[in-house]
Parts: sequence; C-alpha cells; structure tokens
Amino acid sequence: MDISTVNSLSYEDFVDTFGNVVERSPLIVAAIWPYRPFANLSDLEARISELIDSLPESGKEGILRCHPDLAGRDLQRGTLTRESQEEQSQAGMASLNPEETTRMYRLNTEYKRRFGFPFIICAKMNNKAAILRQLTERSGNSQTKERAHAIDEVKKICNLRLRNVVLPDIQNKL
Ligand SMILES: NC(=O)NC1NC(=O)NC1=O
Repeated sequence: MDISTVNSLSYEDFVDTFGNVVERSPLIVAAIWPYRPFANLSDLEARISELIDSLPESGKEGILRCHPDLAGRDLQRGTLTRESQEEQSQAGMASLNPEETTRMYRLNTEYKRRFGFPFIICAKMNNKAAILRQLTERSGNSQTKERAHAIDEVKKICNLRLRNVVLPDIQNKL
C-alpha cells in the first residue's frame, strides 16, 4: 500500500489496517488518524511514536501490559495475534525444548513480578540466545529505565509491522 492510499482510508479502514501495529492497542492508530495526510512512512511512524511518548506513565505501562509473554500462555493456546505468532516463531520461541520453556517461564514470571508488565523485545531483531540473555540482563534495571527500554522495543516492533503494510518511499517511487 502506498502512502496516498493510506491517506485516503476512512478511520474504520485505517484502524482495521493498522490496529495491531502496536500490539492489541488500536486506540493508538485511532488517535493519529486525524493527522492525515502523512508525508511518508517515516511521518506515520513518527506520529505513532510521539503519541506513545505523550502518554502518562500509566498509559505507557498499559501498552506494555497488552503484549503477550514470549513463549507464554497465548503461544501455547494458539491465541497470539497473527503478527505476534509470526514474530515469536521467527525468533524460535515456538520451538523451545522443555528446559528452555521452563527457563523462559521462570524468567518471565520473575520479570513481571518485579516490573508489573511483561518482558518485551523486538523478536524479529533477536534470536533465542539474545532474548534469554537480555531477559536476564534487563531484569536488573530500575523501573524507569526498564519501562523506557520496553517502550523503545514496542516502537521497533511497530515500525517493522508498519513496513509490512506500507511501502517505503523508495518503493513508492519505482
Ligand atoms: N513480549 C514480547 O516481546 N512480545 C513480542 N515481541 C515481538 O516481537 N512480538 C511479540 O509479541
């Protein structure tokens, strides 16, 4: 889809198309629809990023809590969103051995108990080993530092998801 098609979408179609670029948080794209026309993909990304940054800390943590655990309950039950299923599978989360599953569960549980939101990382930019390493390392962060880090990961996930739908400028011009 090119940017002019994006700019011509009704808000219903806009939310249907982009509603899950921030996991289970369609409110974000519903809120930026009035900023059309977007100049390009980067402009759209920047609007989403600014909107997230403008939220109070409770709102940012709310976004974080809408994310599923990595290799968690939703993956086991088959209730992940389509995007999350693809990302987690690509990072090897759907094919952990029993020991790795138990380790992941234990580390995720400890992380959630400490911070009050799930551990989030852009799965497509990482592999199993990097995810396990970061889960351990980031558990030592302060609440403020970790919340900011997690929001940065949400933005990376969002930007990759957007790129799956909207052609970058260079392709628009071909
Ligand atoms: N918890 C967590 O990081 N979830 C995710 N990361 C990602 O890239 N897709 C997800 O669902």
